[in-house]
Amino acid sequence: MPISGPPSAAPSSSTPLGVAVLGAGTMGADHVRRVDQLVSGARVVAVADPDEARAAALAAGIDGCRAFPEPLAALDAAGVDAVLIASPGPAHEEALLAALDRGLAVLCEKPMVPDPEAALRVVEAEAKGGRPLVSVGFMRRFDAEHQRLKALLDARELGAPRLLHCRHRNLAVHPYFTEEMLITDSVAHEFDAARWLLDQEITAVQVFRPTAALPEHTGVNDPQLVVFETDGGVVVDVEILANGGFGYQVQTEAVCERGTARIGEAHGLMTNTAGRWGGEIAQDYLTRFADAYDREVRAWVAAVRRGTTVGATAWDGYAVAAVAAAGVEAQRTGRRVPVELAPRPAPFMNAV
Ligand SMILES: NC(=O)C1=CN([C@@H]2O[C@H](COP(=O)(O)OP(=O)(O)OC[C@H]3O[C@@H](n4cnc5c(N)ncnc54)[C@H](O)[C@@H]3O)[C@@H](O)[C@H]2O)C=CC1
Ligand SMILES: O=C1[C@@H](O)[C@H](O)[C@@H](O)[C@H](O)[C@H]1O
Repeated sequence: MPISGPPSAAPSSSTPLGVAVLGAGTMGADHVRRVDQLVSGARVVAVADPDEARAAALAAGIDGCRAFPEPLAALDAAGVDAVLIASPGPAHEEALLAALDRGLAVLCEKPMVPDPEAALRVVEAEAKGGRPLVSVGFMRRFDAEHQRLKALLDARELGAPRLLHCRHRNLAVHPYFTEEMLITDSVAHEFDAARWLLDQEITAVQVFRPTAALPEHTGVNDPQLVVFETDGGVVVDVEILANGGFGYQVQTEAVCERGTARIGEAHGLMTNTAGRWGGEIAQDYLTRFADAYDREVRAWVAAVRRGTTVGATAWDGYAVAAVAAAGVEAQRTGRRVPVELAPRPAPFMNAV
């Protein structure tokens, strides 16, 4: 799709950034609340969802915010300077291309676009516009523990990383969740986090599935072990559990030349009583990563005002989609599948 729209100008420092939120489900509602109540310098001016009642319910609580049943119509609403996409992954390409066509900055929830060919179209559309507009919502990059681990690895304080052991356990997932989405929706986070933490590309993926019968209540063969290799020789294993039923846990342990480092052990409130000790496990990502989402959206608003992007780029979104495609094939065939990456375009000069 050609870039035909005029480039959007960020509003002056005294005018809040007008944000259109596409998708009024779990994440859309959380981001609307965040922009409305926690982030200064931005306001929600439009909410779109084919489920009209959802969009209307969210917009009703915000002065000057309009609800749209047609997602793309929201992009043309008065006062829209930027777009936050929180619809399901398969709807992202259309929304991203429409936003880029209008020169609007976008924060797109992960996965940027689930399939790599479509993701590459987004990379190309942004490149044609000549400036960075796409930020992808891989919020672990804004999580304090992940940032500390990255700083440690970057400084080589423990020597070079050799292995990452990751656990990604969900209480439950949406009823529409499929086996493939274990890879494209959930392990997508580890694909992005590993690339970012290690500053390396992922070269091959394998998936191991227990042979036990499919649990009737979920439709997903749980758990699975996803193992991938990087071009720096690091091996990463990820236990992915979609319907664990006890809480939400995201843990990463880096095994390096001279030691190990682990994040994700926090248990919130710890109690000691009657001869026992105990802690709490967060029940969902909205709780576990609340601070990360807040920091992400604040950083995004500030970046849009400066005319740039923040966090994962469209290229990162594409790279994760390419790795996920290999992962889905590995899951289907039981084979080790190499990752095919397109040549990387030159980065924008002012990207952060
Ligand atoms: N960063 C993170 O930790 C998380 C990210 N996500 C991502 O956020 C996105 C949304 O996920 P959820 O909120 O959990 O889904 P959800 O199913 O709760 O909500 C999705 C909403 O989008 C609406 N919708 C469907 N097609 C649409 C379209 N073309 N345009 C606008 N709205 C449309 C649906 O009617 C629904 O209200 C997904 O990309 C998902 O992967 C989800 C959970 C956590
Ligand atoms: O992005 C997310 C969900 O879409 C996904 O379904 C979960 O597995 C992840 O933990 C969560 O962060």
